Amino acid sequence: MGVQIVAEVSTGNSVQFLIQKTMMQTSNSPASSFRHTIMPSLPQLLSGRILHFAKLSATSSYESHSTEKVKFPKKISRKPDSGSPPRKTQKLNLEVSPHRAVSAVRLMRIELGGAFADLLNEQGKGSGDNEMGYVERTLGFRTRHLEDRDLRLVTEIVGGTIRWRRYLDHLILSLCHDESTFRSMEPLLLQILRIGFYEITKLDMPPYAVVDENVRLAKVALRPGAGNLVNGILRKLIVLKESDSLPAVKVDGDDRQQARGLATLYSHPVWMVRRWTKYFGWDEAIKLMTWNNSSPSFSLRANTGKGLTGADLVSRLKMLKVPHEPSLYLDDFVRIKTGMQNVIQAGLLKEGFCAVQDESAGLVVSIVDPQPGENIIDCCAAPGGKTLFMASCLNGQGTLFAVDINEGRLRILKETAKLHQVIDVISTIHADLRTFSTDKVVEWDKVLLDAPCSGLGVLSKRADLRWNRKQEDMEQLKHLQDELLDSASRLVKPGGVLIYSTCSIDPEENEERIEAFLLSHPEFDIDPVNRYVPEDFVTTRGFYMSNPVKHELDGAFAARLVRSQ
Ligand SMILES: C[S@@+](CC[C@H](N)C(=O)[O-])C[C@H]1O[C@@H](n2cnc3c(N)ncnc32)[C@H](O)[C@@H]1O
Repeated sequence: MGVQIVAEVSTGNSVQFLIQKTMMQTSNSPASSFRHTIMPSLPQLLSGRILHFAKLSATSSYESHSTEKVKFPKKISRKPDSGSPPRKTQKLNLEVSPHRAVSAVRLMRIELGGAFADLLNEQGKGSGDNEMGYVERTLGFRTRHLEDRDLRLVTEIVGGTIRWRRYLDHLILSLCHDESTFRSMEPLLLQILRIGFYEITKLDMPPYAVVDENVRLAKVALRPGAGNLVNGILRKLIVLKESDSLPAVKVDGDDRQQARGLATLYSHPVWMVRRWTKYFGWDEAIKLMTWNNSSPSFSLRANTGKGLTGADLVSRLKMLKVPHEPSLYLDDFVRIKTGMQNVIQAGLLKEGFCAVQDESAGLVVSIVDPQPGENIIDCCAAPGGKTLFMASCLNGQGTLFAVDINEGRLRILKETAKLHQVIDVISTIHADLRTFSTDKVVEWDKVLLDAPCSGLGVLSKRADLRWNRKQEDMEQLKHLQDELLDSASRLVKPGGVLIYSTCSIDPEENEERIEAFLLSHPEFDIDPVNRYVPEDFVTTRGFYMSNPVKHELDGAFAARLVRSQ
């Protein structure tokens, strides 16, 4: 059983690294469900295919391999291994650098398996074992185990390649003979090319070393012809880059065409660009996309529930030689840009010494302002980032109900609460808030609704989210947010407080939801958040808003509403 550090998928700005004792192969683990999703495509991936990479404009030998049939060694397992007899272990392959093989396989898993990137952010030692299993099953060979340096490289390459996917594809497509050549490219080959393009264009890595390594991977994982093809196209890219003539992205024409251009240049979906240029203007939209494309930093919260302080955390980080800065806004929070792996390996999260929590999420708890003795309900609580922080503020006095519709996530909350020694004040309730609130007579002092949202404020941490989120989601989310706000409001006692929060920067999920709510709930008034967070975060309407570009935090929103007597 390996220890995985899981950054929860939809926690948004309270992205938490939760410790889950899980083997990626266990039947109910996210990885396993992923594997079952991906496996039907693996035979397709691994079985013989025709390459339609007919004529790349580069002059190289790969043209002659354009219709080569793919052959795979017979011993590759093509089925999920649940229940199947043990496979023969593959021979160790020392030709291919392990971080590259792992990166390619992870990228395929993310793309074919949906929202899975969080599992793949920063992983502790040991997780590589599972990863190696994937490499072996998918590529048909073993590599040596990942070392710390390899893990860092995987994080960098996978995160960056996902973020820049649209731009990289623009370059790859430009070097293909035609669009159908690009569209029909087999998934693994495409990932290898994306990695190479990312390393050359965005990481400025020594280009010929990049070519060499990616060619080797393509040859070993696919076939010699694929290696030749990668060789040709990457060399063509190098020539273009060195002569400063990379295929340009046009940002002109009508609004839609300009949005398409920006979307390619900054590698985001067109609908997001259109939305942001409409709401924030061009300059801000560009700054936001630039932020989303940068490597994220993380904040750690010292677990005061265990009697620890920010100073304790700082001295542990010093001992570990992890560069850090105290939070500008919150006691007991510390920011780190690098070194998360050291924190994980030293067991700081596993021991409940600290939690990974963005300051933007911590500030939402400041707005709730939990006081010992209060009766608080967290309506969408799992996996518990804010619940745990609130519980530690209660100092063992008061009650905190944690409701969530997702039983698995609620279980994680409970386990983490035990670890953090704040379980005594927490009661978990597995329920749909909409039905839970209809028959409740109990009325709470404070009700937090940290609503399910698009997560558009946390795209720098959630590298894959921009590609998974669809415009249609926004309408559904708005509807759900209205329903949940209505339900949560029923739980507030007269004179009590309702706090609505999201990890989105989208006005339609934030201010607009509150304005709509206030129209149909005249018994609630806005309580401006000035008393709880620095002025810099307060909007003209008295709401809380953290802006990634301005505050260098995740984007988040909160409104504090008081119910009249
Ligand atoms: C943004 S996440 C909450 C994050 C959490 N507050 C934290 O800080 O870790 C939203 C949560 O709402 C839950 N949820 C969605 N619909 C729900 C419903 N109808 N009733 C209760 N919980 C719901 C999801 O399962 C998810 O865990």
